[in-house]
Amino acid sequence: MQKASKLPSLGLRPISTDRSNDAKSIQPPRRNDSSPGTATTASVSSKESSEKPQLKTNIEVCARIRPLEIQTGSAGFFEAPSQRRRTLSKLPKKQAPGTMSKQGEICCWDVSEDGETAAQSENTETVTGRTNSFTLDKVYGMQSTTRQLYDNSCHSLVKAAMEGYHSTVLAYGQTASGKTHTMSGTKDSPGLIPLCIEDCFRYVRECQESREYMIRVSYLEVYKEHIRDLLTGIPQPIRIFDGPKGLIIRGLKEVVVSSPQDVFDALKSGEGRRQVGSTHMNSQSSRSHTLVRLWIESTPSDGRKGSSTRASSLSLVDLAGSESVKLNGLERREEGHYINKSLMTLGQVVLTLSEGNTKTHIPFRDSKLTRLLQPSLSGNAQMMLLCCISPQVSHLEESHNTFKFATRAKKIKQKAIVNVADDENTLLQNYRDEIADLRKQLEEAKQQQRLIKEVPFDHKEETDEEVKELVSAIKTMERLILKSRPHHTPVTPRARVASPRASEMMLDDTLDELNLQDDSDDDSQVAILSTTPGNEMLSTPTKDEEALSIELGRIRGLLGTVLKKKGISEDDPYIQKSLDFASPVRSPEMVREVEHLRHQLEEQEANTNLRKADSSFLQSQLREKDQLLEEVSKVLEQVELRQAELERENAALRAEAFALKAKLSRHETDYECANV
Ligand SMILES: Nc1ncnc2c1ncn2[C@@H]1O[C@H](COP(=O)(O)OP(=O)(O)OP(=O)(O)O)[C@@H](O)[C@H]1O
Repeated sequence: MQKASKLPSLGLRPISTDRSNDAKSIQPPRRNDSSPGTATTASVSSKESSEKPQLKTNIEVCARIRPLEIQTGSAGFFEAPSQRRRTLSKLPKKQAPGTMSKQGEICCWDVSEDGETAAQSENTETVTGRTNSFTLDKVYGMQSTTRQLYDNSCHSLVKAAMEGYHSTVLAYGQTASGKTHTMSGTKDSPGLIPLCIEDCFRYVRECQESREYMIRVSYLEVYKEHIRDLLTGIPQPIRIFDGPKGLIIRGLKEVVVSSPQDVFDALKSGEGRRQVGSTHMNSQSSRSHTLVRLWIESTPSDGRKGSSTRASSLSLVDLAGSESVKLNGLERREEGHYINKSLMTLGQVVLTLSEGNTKTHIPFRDSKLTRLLQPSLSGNAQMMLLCCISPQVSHLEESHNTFKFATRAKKIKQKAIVNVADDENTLLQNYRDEIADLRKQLEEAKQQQRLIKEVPFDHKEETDEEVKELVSAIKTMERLILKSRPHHTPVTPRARVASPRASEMMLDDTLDELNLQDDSDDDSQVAILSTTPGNEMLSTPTKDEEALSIELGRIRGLLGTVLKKKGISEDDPYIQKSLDFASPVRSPEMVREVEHLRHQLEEQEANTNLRKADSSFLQSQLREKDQLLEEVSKVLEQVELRQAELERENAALRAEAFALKAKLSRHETDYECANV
């Protein structure tokens, strides 16, 4: 994705809005004691931010019963218009949710008044000896909204993730039970994923501590036991393996994001690549398990090294639903086998964990899904399991199975801990170092600018350009580091997330000096801060990611020129070291990307050379033309002189002819007179 000219010759590590994560390790968090908190259930408020997140000692397990009759055909939250469902006319029309469908079908689950128990309705057939009532942390009935679910059961997880705890939301349930509807939602009713994302950025704005945040997003799916990167769409499966510090996911793309809209844009691009197909139960059935993961790093704003840099993740998982494979076509049947098998492994893992015997083997390695979920299920993270239930009698058996799974999962213990990372391993620290490097170079460039005030105009312009590019590189990178503001600073609706620090003001001054356009108030900032209720997710789109990469590429090219001018070779061990540091392990994608960038640089250089050649050729042509013109005008002058001369001669001749004629006529008259 990153477009740039030859890799920076300034000893810079590549700056990118996306990070291809060549060897990402998810470290299983250590066990530790944690104190329960007192967070409320509304969205993050400034008061609440100062309190400890509400940590659960067991997996929080909720169920949501979807309405009997459902609205189909509305565009999903991350769906592009072109992805709209085409089977609209074949599906039932929207009807108000109720306890009985138009066809006289009834909901077979009653929810207790305290909202914690789902019991099989008396009007439905019961099986002797089977449990018919299930008590969970919360059961959301048919009338519930995703917003209520988010506020009551999900919001505290987001808070925990922002404060350094690995957190996971997992949607489980049979096919067509409403998992995707609850996780992604629609434009009118956003799901848990967009609500979580909004809340993460709101948290940054309103956090009581003065912290800097860096957030990245990745998006993958597990399809037929292959992991696929939905952000790149590269068909080759992503490989995972166990490293010394935990699970390693090789080559997964991560995009650095600075606003909810950035994340939505990234997910929208991945949405079209998700495996979705029509089954006998669901016209838009997810044929894969999907995992949206936000990587959150934060440090105190004063930039103290070795202080508490937190690195956590918020994983949002939409599982494919269990289904009866018999009723589907061949392709769907094969997919269904994979789906059911991996869900069975998940069931086994949950069963083993719920028994609490630490000596029993836990079959995490038996499926890609459970391997990916291992860090979330290992006990040191926070997790909310959402079991989606179809209310129909025909789905009663499956619903019982889902409730059984939920009851088992509820027994799994967890003791979440804050994850502290080595500064050196965090992207946030890398960016900070990068910015410090750029600032140093900016100082040098400005110094140089001062020294060459007397030199010819051309050279000065070049230095101005360098300074301009350095300033804009710093600003671009700084925009990706999100800064919280202490609670006594009022937050105005369209204020910046990042408080303008002295250094930023200096950059602005530099831009003013150079009479440049400051693009720091671009749409991405507005998107972060737009607080109009309801409009937040539809706020102004951010600057196009690709354009940003191209711009960064340009900057790097220019920085390369600066290095060249300073006489520093690319083979310089320092430069090599920096470049190596930037990419400790070079994946095929990175090598390809570097090749691509190199190719672009060569093209740019060739174009520049061509332009130069063109320009000097034109100049020589112009000079020749000037000379020619001069000569022509000289000739013209002579011609004019000659013409004037000739005209004069002509006039004289005409006068002479006239005189001769007169003389002749006189002679003729005299002659006639004489003859007479
Ligand atoms: N709470 C709800 N309110 C309105 N419509 C809903 C609700 N839950 C689900 N639906 C609708 O039911 C249909 C099936 O839901 P959805 O696709 O979310 O199921 P799923 O569990 O993700 O299925 P699968 O596992 O096959 O992907 C969709 O048309 C969806 O819009």
